[in-house]
Amino acid sequence: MDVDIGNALGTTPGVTTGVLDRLDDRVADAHETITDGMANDAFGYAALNLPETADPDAIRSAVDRYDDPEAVLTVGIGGSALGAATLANALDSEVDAYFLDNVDPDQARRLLAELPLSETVVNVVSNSGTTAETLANFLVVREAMDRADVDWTDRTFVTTGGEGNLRRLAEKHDLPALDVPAGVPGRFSVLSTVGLAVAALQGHDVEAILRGGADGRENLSGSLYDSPAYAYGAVSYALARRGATTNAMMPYAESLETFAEWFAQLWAESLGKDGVGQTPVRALGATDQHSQLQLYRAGPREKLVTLLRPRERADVSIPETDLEGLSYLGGSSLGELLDAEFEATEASLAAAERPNVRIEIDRVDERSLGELLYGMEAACVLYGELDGVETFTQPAVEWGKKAARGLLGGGEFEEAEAVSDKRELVVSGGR
Ligand SMILES: O=P(O)(O)OC[C@H]1O[C@](O)(CO)[C@@H](O)[C@@H]1O
Repeated sequence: MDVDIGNALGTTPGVTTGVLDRLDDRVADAHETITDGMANDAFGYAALNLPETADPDAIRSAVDRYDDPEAVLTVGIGGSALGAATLANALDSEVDAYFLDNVDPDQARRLLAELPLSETVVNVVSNSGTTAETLANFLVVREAMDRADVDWTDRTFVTTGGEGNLRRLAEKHDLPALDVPAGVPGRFSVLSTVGLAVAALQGHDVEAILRGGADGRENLSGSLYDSPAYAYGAVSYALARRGATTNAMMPYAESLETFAEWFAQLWAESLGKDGVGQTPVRALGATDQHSQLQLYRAGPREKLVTLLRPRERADVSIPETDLEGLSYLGGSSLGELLDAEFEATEASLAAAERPNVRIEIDRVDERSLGELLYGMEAACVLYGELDGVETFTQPAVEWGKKAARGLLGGGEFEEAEAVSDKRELVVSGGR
């Protein structure tokens, strides 16, 4: 993974080499804190040890019992789905991967109608083991399997931390259970059982993913000038402090679209604390050049645009044509066009003095993905250190969880009562 921060210099908002040099002293201190946390397997920092601590054999032995599944259905939300989905949507496999990561009745009905339930492995994932959406979806899936006369206990395994409801359910029905490693928050768990069980079921090279993570770890050092991940984290932080409070993550590969979703949770839930943070926006190149770029180039100067691409891709050539005005396309390829769009967009932002950073990986494969995911996690941890926030928790989400539970009679919560205090100013359409 290479990170080019050149287009963050001299832009508005922007940084200077002087700013980066001064910031680099703080990066050295932050790196010490991070490596201490890793050395002690401390909460959160333990995630950065996963390239060494994850156990591919244990993961495989948990999933090898399922002979030639046609599909794997992951029931989980947030960090319990996005990492696995990033790998599944980036890499090709004979085994189809589906994700039930919302409680939308239409989506659940359509998915369960489509799935070959008797040939599907169900992977229920919840770090806490208590998340309502995940447990509700699992009850719905279980019932659908019962109705289809499919023995769900035969086709279901769980991945969970702690001693929550999911653990008890697994023990009650003797389901295979993978542990979420201690000290690894959901959004930092892709290189653990949480992200790798589906990858193993789909036949991906789990060791290569972890080797990519190890490459990322090897690149961590006490200077942003030696560590691509820290360069990205430090520049994102410095730009946010100077007004770039939005970060548009724009991969130039459809196969990396879900990566942008994964990044959004990582960045938002880790760094959105105490009134600070940088709002991640999911974009896609070249598609969003035709929807968002106008704003990125000419709207409020409060954005960093992160342009991500693989250097190598399997290509499709554009046939020669004598159609007027199109001959310049003939004979080139979609990949060449996409790269031209990438470089042109990058230059167009620079010409408008809009900060942007280029991230390049070799290709979309297991090792490069492992390095990219690890790199973004390390960048996020560094940013959190520099901003002095508690990177590994997400206390602000608990209010809504209590309110929703209370509304469904799941307990007495003042938050639920507060829901009815809503201020109303309803404007209705004519019916
Ligand atoms: O894995 P769990 O405990 O079910 O949580 C799912 C997601 O919900 C959150 O706790 C936020 O509500 C995320 O941090 C987490 O990734």
